Amino acid sequence: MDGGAIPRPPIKRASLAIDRRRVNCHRRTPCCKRSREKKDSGHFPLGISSNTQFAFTALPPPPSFCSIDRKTAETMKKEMMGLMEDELFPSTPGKVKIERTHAISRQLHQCFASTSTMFLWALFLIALTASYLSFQSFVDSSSRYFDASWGGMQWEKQIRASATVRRPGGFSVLVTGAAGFVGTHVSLALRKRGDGVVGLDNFNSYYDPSLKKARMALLDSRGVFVVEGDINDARLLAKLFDVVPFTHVMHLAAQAGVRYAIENPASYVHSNIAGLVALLEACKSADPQPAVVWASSSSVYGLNEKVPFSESDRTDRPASLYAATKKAGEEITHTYNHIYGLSTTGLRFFTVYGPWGRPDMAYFSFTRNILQGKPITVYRGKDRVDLARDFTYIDDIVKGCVASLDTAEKSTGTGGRKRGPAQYRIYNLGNTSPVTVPALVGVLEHHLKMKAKRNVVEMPGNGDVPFTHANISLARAELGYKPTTNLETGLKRFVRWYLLYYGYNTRSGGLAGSAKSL
Ligand SMILES: O=C(O)[C@H]1O[C@H](OP(=O)(O)OP(=O)(O)OC[C@H]2O[C@@H](n3ccc(=O)[nH]c3=O)[C@H](O)[C@@H]2O)[C@H](O)[C@@H](O)[C@H]1O
Repeated sequence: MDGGAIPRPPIKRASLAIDRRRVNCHRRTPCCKRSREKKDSGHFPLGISSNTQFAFTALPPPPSFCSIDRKTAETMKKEMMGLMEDELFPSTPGKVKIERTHAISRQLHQCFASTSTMFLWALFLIALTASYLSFQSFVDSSSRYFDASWGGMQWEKQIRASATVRRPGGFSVLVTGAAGFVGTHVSLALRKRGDGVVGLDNFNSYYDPSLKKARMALLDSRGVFVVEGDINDARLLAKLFDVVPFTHVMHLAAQAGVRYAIENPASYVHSNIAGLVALLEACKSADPQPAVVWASSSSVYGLNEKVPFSESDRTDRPASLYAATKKAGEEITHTYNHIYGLSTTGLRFFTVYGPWGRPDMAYFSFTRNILQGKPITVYRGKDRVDLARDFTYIDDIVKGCVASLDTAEKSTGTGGRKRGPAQYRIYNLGNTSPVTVPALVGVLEHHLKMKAKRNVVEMPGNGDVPFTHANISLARAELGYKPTTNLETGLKRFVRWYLLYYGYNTRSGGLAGSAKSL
């Protein structure tokens, strides 16, 4: 080249096709060779990126890049750099270039294209998430349906069969807490005389659930179906009343135990308050409304010192949360009686004991410990006074429960509306013969033919009361209630059952043996 002015290359959008002439030039000349070596080694001049280098090499080259004079080369370099900067950085005001406009519009187009792609992806992801969630809820509801211990045609068939009445004028009774101690015995008694019975129990683990399952197996063998469910489950309750027009509800499901309330107060609120309300809600909405008989407790007398305890005595000084929830139950049932015309009968049980009993109670745990040679803790009251209870045998309690059902008047409401005043009753169901705790231990020792290792300690301040003693005049007059089993006889039957059930000195043991003992 002569070194004259080189015409400025037309500013146009760089072609993506690499200019072959320039490639050739790079190959031919040393300076270009150096440049190529740098490029090949990944080192680009001016600290620009490989992309920028691509833009640079894509520019239309001068005829011979290596042979131009320094000034021209500088000018060209500036032009190229200007173009590169334009490509790389946002536009500068005043620089109007059609190519740049095209480039921008293309970028915008790409931008919009990518925005709409992103939008489509977002839509796709939303749709995918929604499908996943609805599938998940379908799976949840399906598994709930299939896993649920209640529901379905077969289940309803079992409910109806169990509720079938087999005597003229018989009842169909929903027994809550049917796999519990009192619940099992009452269910069996009702079934035996031809009433229809459907049980409900949540089989909680307050004490060994295997004992509850064994009771359920016993009930099943006598034709009583027990639904596994919680009284707080309003849907289940509504379904039960939908399937069977129960004439009566024997409500025995509860969180029992006086001293356990210190450990787990919420369970008392859950079962004895919330559960009771859920049950009464279902009862008041049912058509026909059933008559409700339910388990209150001698513990409502609390710190009452007037003996024997009468229904008219004050019950506003509970000594435990258990007692407070039972007392609340008496008020709550009164409300449903008053507003909705529900017939309600509350039974104040006095320390019920017997075969198939509760392992948390003293007579039961003492028996276990004595047989295992372990010490028992016997509480003693102030001034070394022995504690005493009006221990009441299960068969007597069952008679009181059945008599309460028999004498219960119908509820007066329909469809949740009261039609007139309804029956509201409270009865003591006790034995009227209190026995001290050391005397109870003596009777057990006699029946077990073993000596207890007694550890006598002062009664802890955890809700216990020093004594209970029932006045049963009202129950006797209105229910014909008359307890006939003393502690000696009752414990003898209990011990016999215990030894059979737990396999002591028996060949059969277990459920079969214990079922025979009933
Ligand atoms: O009538 C009721 O309303 C309640 O009766 C029952 O409560 P309680 O009368 O307290 O029976 P229970 O525990 O057998 O204790 C009996 C005696 O043994 C003493 N006792 C107890 C345990 C122990 O380890 N040592 C001991 O001396 C203890 O101090 C007490 O003096 C039901 O559990 C309860 O659910 C409720 O129904």
